[in-house]
Amino acid sequence: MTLLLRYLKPYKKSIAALLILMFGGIMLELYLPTLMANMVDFGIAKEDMDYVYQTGGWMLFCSIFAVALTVGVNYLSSGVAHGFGKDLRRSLFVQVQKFSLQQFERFGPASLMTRTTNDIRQVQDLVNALFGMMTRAPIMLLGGILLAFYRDSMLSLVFIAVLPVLAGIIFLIMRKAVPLFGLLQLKTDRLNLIIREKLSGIRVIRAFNRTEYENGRFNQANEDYRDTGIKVNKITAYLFPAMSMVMSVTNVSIVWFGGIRIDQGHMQIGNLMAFLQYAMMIMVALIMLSMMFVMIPRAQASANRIADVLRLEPTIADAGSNKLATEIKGRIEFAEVTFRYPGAANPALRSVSFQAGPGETTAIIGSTGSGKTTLLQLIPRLYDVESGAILIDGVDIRDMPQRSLRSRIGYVTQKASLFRGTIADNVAFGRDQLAPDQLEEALRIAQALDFVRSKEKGADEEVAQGGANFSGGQKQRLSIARALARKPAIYLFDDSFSALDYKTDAELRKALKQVTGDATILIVAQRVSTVKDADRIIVLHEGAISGIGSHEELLSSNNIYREIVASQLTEEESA
Ligand SMILES: Nc1ncnc2c1ncn2[C@@H]1O[C@H](COP(=O)(O)OP(=O)(O)OP(=O)(O)O)[C@@H](O)[C@H]1O
Repeated sequence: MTLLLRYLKPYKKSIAALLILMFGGIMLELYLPTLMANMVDFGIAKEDMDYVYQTGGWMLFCSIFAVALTVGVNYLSSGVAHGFGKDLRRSLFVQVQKFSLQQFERFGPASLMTRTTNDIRQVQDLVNALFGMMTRAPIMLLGGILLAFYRDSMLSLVFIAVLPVLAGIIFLIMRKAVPLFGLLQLKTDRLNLIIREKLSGIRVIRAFNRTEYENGRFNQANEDYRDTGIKVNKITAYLFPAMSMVMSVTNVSIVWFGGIRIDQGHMQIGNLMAFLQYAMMIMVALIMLSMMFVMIPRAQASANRIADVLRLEPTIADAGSNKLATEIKGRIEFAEVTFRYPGAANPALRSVSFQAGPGETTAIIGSTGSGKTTLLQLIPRLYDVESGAILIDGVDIRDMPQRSLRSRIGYVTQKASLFRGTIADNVAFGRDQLAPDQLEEALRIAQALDFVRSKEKGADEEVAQGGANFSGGQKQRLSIARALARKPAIYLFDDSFSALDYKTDAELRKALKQVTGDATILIVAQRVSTVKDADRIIVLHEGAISGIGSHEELLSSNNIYREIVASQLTEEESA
C-alpha cells in the first residue's frame, strides 16, 4: 500500500484543501449539540424566546455551512480518487509494456486485466472513502469523546464499557473475513481467464459443439466466485447489526443513567440531550471506522496484487552503455546462442551459431517445435538469450537501446495481428506518418493492393477487433505491408507466407526482392518452395542447427533436409 501512496503526491494540494474543509465541517457539527444544550437550558427552561430564536438561527447557519463544506469535501475527494486511479492504471499499463514475454506470461493476460481494472478500482474506492469520510471518523471520535466528557464526566463511563465490546466485535469479524478478500480477487482472475478464453475461441467452441461443456466450466467458476462472495458478505453482514445493537444499548444506558443524574440534580436536560448527540457522533464515527476495517484489508489484497506488477523489475532493460554501430547494415550474428523457456527442462535452442548478411536471404526450416519462432523472437529481444550472444552489426543487442534495435527490424509474426482502426492505420503502425504513395507501395509489394482496392473505402476501410473482417491470407499480407512500410534494415518473416497460395507466395517473394535491396532477410517457412531460392538455408532440428547451406548443398549433405524435401516436392521439382 505504501508504494501506491506515492501516487497521491500530485494531489497533495487538493488533499490539503479537503482536510481543511473537513476539519471546519466537523468543528461545526461538534458545536451544534452545545448550541442545542444552551437553547434548552438557557432559552426554553428560562422562557427566554429571544435567546431561543438567536441560538436557533445560529444552529441553522452552522448546519447549512457544514453541509456546504461536506459537499466540497466529497467533490475534492472524488477528484483525488479518480485521478489517483487514472495515474495508477497508466503506470501499470506502461510497466506491463516493459515486461519480457517471460514476465508477461508469469501473470497472464487475464490477471493483468483484473489488476488494471478491478484491483485498481478497489484501491481507488478506498482512497475516495478515506478522504470522503474515514478521515472524519477519528477526528469526530476524539471530539465527541472530549465534548461528552466535558458535558458529564460520570456519564462518560458508559463508553469505557462499550468501546472494548465494539473493538472485540470488529476484531473477530475481520479475522475471519480478511483471508477471504485475497481469495475473492484470485477467483475474479479465474473467471476472467475463462471468459477471455471462451470469447476468443468462440468459433472452435461452436464448431466442436463444446458450448455446453464451456458453459459448465464457466458456471463452475461463476458459482465458486459467488460462494466466496457470499461467505465474505455473510461474515461482514454481522458487523453493522452488531454495531447498531451496541449503539441502541448505549443510548438506553445513557438515558437511564442520565435520568438518574438529572433526578439527583447533577445534570440538566439540555446537557443530557447534547450528551446523547455526542454519543451518536461517537457511534457513527465508530461505524465509519469499522467500514474502514472492511475496506482496508480488501483494498490491501488488491494493492498487493498491483504492487507485485509495479515492483517487478523488467528483465529486458536498456543497458547503461547504449552502444550503436556507426553504420546500420543489419548484419546478424548468432554466437553459440542457447535459450530455455522458464520452467522448461530442455533448451528450445542449443548452441546456435550462424551469420546473415545484408542483401542476403536466410531461410530457416525445420519440423514443428524445432525452435524456428523462438530463434526469430530473440532478435528483437522479446526474450533474452540464456548463454551466447546475438550481435547486430557487431554490437551485442543487449548493449543497444531497445528502441533503436527494434526500429531496425520489420517483424511479421506467425499469427498476424491487426488492430482496430483503418487499413492505413494498421500499415502505418509504428510510424507517425505514411505518405499515400508509400502506403500504396507497401500494399503493392505485399500483394495486398488488389483486395484493399476492392474494399468500399479502400485503405480507409475499418479493421474490426483482431482483424476479424479479413481472411487469414489478407491479414498476413497487411502484416507484411506493415513491416515493409518501416523500410527496416532487417526483415523477420515468421511463416508469413503460409496462408498464401503458391502463386501469390512466389509473386510476393519476387516483389520483395526488388525493394528489400541491402536489407537482411530471415524467413521461417515450412514450404520448401519458399526457402529453395534463399542464399542460405538453416535446418533446425530439436533446437540445434543440423545443417547450413544452399538448397543443392543441403540436398546432397543433410538427411533431415532431404526428408523434408521428399515429403513436399516431386523428384522433378526438387532437382
Ligand atoms: N512461451 C513458451 N513457453 C514455453 N515453451 C515454449 C513457448 N513457446 C514455445 N515453446 C516450446 O519451445 C519449442 C520451440 O517452439 P517454437 O515455437 O520455436 O517452434 P517452431 O519451430 O516455430 O514451431 P512451428 O513450426 O510449429 O511454429 C517447442 O518445444 C515449444 O513447445
